[in-house]
Amino acid sequence: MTSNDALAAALDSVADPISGKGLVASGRAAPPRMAEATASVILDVTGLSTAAREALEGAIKAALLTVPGVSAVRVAMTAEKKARRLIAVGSGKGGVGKSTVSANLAVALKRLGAKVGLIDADIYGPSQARLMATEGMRPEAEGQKMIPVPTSFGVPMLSMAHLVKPGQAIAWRGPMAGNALGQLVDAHWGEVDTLIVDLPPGTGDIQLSLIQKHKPKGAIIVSTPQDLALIDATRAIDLFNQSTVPIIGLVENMAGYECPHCHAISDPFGAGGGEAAAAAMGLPFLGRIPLEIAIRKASDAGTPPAAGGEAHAQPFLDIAGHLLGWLNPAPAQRF
Ligand SMILES: Nc1ncnc2c1ncn2[C@@H]1O[C@H](COP(=O)(O)OP(=O)(O)OP(=O)(O)O)[C@@H](O)[C@H]1O
Repeated sequence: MTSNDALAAALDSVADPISGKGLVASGRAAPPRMAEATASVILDVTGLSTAAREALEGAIKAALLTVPGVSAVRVAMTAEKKARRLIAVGSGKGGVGKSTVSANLAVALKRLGAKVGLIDADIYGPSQARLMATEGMRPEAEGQKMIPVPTSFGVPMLSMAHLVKPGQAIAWRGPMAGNALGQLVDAHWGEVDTLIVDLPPGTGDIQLSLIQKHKPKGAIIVSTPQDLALIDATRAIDLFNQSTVPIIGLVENMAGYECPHCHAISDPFGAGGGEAAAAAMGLPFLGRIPLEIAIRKASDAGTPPAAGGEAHAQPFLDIAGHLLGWLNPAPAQRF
């Protein structure tokens, strides 16, 4: 008979590389279990490098094999899953600038110090590879998982466009689309803790799959002034309202036209509509982005305006600031 105390003591004689305490005392491992002559250990390897994990596994085996009655040792490693929050960016219809806002929001968040990645879940018309200048790049794989493609803006990204040839039509059916989304989300995102997810327009399979399987932390709705007037945006809002995903707020894009010559702003669809519509729907208003030729040109050239000079970056930095405030609310003041 092997005594449980002897097993626990042998395991505790191995030091946790981080705290220096014994493995049981530090909470790294529960006391081993014996079945026949095999001792099994469940080891929490959170925060340990591959080399440290291997060294620890070797030390555990050596220590437990000294206990009389133990002829084999099994070490099962578990790691705390990194809590990665997904922020969905949706719109009621196509062409309102959802991809432009997603890419620039990700870049702006990075500039504000966030560990952010970008997923192009618009698998029917992926455009992020062009916006972030990663066209033609292919993600590598490690095991069954993809490694996101690096960008010049410090925002790693994954898009279905990286998996198909440029211009190739993508005809995903519902379940395939859901699986494709899963591969993009469950990739090797490393340090990234916030993922901006550019959704396809409308309320289809991808949106449902994202809400049900990946439970985004919140959603941002993008619309144009005329889209708001036609209440197209409300369909996207309804979808999130029917789920448990909170809507972080509304971004009004192409709000007011800036003349490239005199820089005067005109509002062909009326000013302040986005803010009023958000208020009417009880949603926070995150900001407005003017309709500017420079934004389209920079986007087409793969240089997101949020990465550039202040004038064009500012609206995106402001929205990113709002998002960070929502994600990390200041602690409530005590009186
Ligand atoms: N504020 C803006 N000023 C000027 N052009 C813009 C602005 N926002 C977006 N655009 C341009 O409008 C076009 C559509 O934008 P985008 O692809 O971001 O829309 P989308 O809603 O993601 O469309 P889709 O639903 O087709 O994916 C692009 O050519 C983009 O460069």
